Amino acid sequence: MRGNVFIIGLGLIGGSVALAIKQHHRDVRIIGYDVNQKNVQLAKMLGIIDEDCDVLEEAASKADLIIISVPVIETERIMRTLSSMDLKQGVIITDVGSTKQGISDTAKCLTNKGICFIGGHPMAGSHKSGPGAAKARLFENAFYLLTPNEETDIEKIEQLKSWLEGTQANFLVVTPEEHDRLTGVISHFPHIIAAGLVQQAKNYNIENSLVSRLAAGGFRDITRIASSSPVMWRDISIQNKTVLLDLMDDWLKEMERVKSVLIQDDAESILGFFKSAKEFRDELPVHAKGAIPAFYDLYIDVPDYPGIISEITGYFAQEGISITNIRILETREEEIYGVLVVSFQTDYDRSKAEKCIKHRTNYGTFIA
Ligand SMILES: NC(=O)c1ccc[n+]([C@@H]2O[C@H](COP(=O)([O-])OP(=O)(O)OC[C@H]3O[C@@H](n4cnc5c(N)ncnc54)[C@H](O)[C@@H]3O)[C@@H](O)[C@H]2O)c1
Ligand SMILES: O=C(O)C(=O)C[C@]1(C(=O)O)C=C[C@@H](O)C=C1
Repeated sequence: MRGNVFIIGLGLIGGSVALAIKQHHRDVRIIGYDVNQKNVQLAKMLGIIDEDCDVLEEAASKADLIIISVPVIETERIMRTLSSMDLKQGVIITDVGSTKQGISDTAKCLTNKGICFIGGHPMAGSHKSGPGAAKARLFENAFYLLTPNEETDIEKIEQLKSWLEGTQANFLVVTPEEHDRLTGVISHFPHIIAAGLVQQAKNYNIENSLVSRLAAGGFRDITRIASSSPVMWRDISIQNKTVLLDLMDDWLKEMERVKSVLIQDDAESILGFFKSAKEFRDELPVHAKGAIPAFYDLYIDVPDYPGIISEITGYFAQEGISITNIRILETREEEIYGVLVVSFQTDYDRSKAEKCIKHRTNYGTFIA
């Protein structure tokens, strides 16, 4: 595709979408705007945008696609501002916000004027913020939810998907209401719990500073997301308040039940609580960007000498094979050989890697 893409908000998500579009549509010009000048400079330095702009209207008026990627309350303010501007005929406006009902209601200020707005939400991210954390492949294989309204032209939805093809995400159309309920359950409410657990540890840490020193893998895994942008999560919580309050009531009831079975030493019910959670979690679909990440491991029998890891990663780098993790299993057989376990994001990458090792070395390989 050709034309001008205008990204408003050059953070983690705006930056990642810009990179994905740039990689796929070479003739597109990406113009960026952000209230934080440091993020504008960094986005330029990292090649995320081709040009920046000081005045919103200047870039908005020549854009074929406008992507709003700022915290959700600010998104609505920007939508209202755009609705009073002179925009290009046929422009599509979309957003990447984590909530959809409020944004969809506000979209009427645009659609009433014949301007196409299609809500969007790429369902992948990170606890990191800003353009420095942006990655072209952030959304690869992730779901990308779209919330057009009944009047949205199907052709426009297809056009938006084409613009966003470089994300390599799986598009799924849902209603804004369904969206906010689903994301409330699997993203927004868990975030409140993660932040709550950290607050609790913070309070106990005043009593005994060993708390923060002892916090290990489990605590880290369950609270990673509490390091995300507080502004982003303030806006999400306010926008999805009704769903969150419902979920909070259900949660409190469930905690009351767990409390009562603990008081009664009801071992059977305590076991049942953990068992049913384990069963559901273990059955969640395994995919690279889902709750249960897929790991494609390749075991390589390697001689135990310094530099072996860089030798292997060097071969992969030369053949453009990306790895997601590398670890060494304990050495065995009189410490002559060690086993490197290299993880890949896809089965395809792992097969390529196996062929590469067979072709370049005489080391044994194994797939579990
Ligand atoms: N972080 C995630 O995991 C994730 C995932 C999917 C969707 N989202 C959604 O994407 C949006 C952006 O989140 P992010 O993670 O990229 O945050 P971020 O903090 O990395 O980036 C937000 C950017 O918006 C800029 N900004 C704020 N107000 C602005 C305004 N009025 N005009 C121009 N720029 C403005 C900030 O300076 C910042 O550079 C949010 O709506 C969030 O809900 C986030
Ligand atoms: O992986 C993370 O750090 C995220 O928090 C990503 C996450 C999520 O909850 O899954 C956070 C908010 C977004 O709206 C979408 C994705």
